[in-house]
Amino acid sequence: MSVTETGATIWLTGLPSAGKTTIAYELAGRLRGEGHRVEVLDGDEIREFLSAGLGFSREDRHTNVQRIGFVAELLAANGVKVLVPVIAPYADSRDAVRKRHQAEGTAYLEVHVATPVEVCSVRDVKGLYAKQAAGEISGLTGVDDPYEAPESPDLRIESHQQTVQESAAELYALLSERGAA
Ligand SMILES: Nc1ncnc2c1ncn2[C@@H]1O[C@H](COP(=O)(O)OS(=O)(=O)O)[C@@H](OP(=O)(O)O)[C@H]1O
Ligand SMILES: Nc1ncnc2c1ncn2[C@@H]1O[C@H](COP(=O)(O)OP(=O)(O)O)[C@@H](O)[C@H]1O
Repeated sequence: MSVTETGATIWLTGLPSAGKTTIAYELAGRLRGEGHRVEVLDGDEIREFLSAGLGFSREDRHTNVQRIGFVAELLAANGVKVLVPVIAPYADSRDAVRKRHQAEGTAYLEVHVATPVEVCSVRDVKGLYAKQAAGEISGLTGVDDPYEAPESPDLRIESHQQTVQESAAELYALLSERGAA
């Protein structure tokens, strides 16, 4: 099978504003340009449709992650590179998704976008950190809600120490090393 026909799920986990979405779309553009079939399962879009009605409790986040993992595996098993920029804060939820892929023989890569909360809260792309600080919301991942960082991800990206292009290139190199790019 050629590299463009090899499906894989690439899950980008990390805090809000860590850079998950930006890196996913940067990589998606490069892969599409090279003839890969790519889908980005964007957390916000998924929550509008597939996971409409779910909130941010532990249980709802787990359900959200399992639904996304299910769809990602289906697509990846059919030759699509599936990029998933979704927080997935709980290790057991992520492990269940990995196991599902393993059981089906589908490639799965876990990427930790390891931007520290101090940097994320300054970036604050959606204004959530400011809202939490102002007491307007609670349960924000990494601030007053848990984030269990992966202990041994396939790749850890230090987005606060490099450009978007460098971060995406690191991920591309990993795919290449694993025979998927
Ligand atoms: N309380 C709280 N905690 C974390 N995130 C919050 C919260 N409220 C809203 N948002 C916004 O929703 C996006 C997270 O959704 P996800 O589906 O990626 O999260 S999860 O895996 O189900 O935990 C997340 O998107 P990203 O910023 O792209 O990570 C946030 O913008
Ligand atoms: N190396 C990098 N990788 C990804 N994003 C970066 C990087 N350096 C700076 N940024 C910026 O950080 C922000 C990350 O936002 P976003 O991708 O929406 O985060 P997330 O999806 O994790 O919530 C963007 O404004 C992006 O331009």
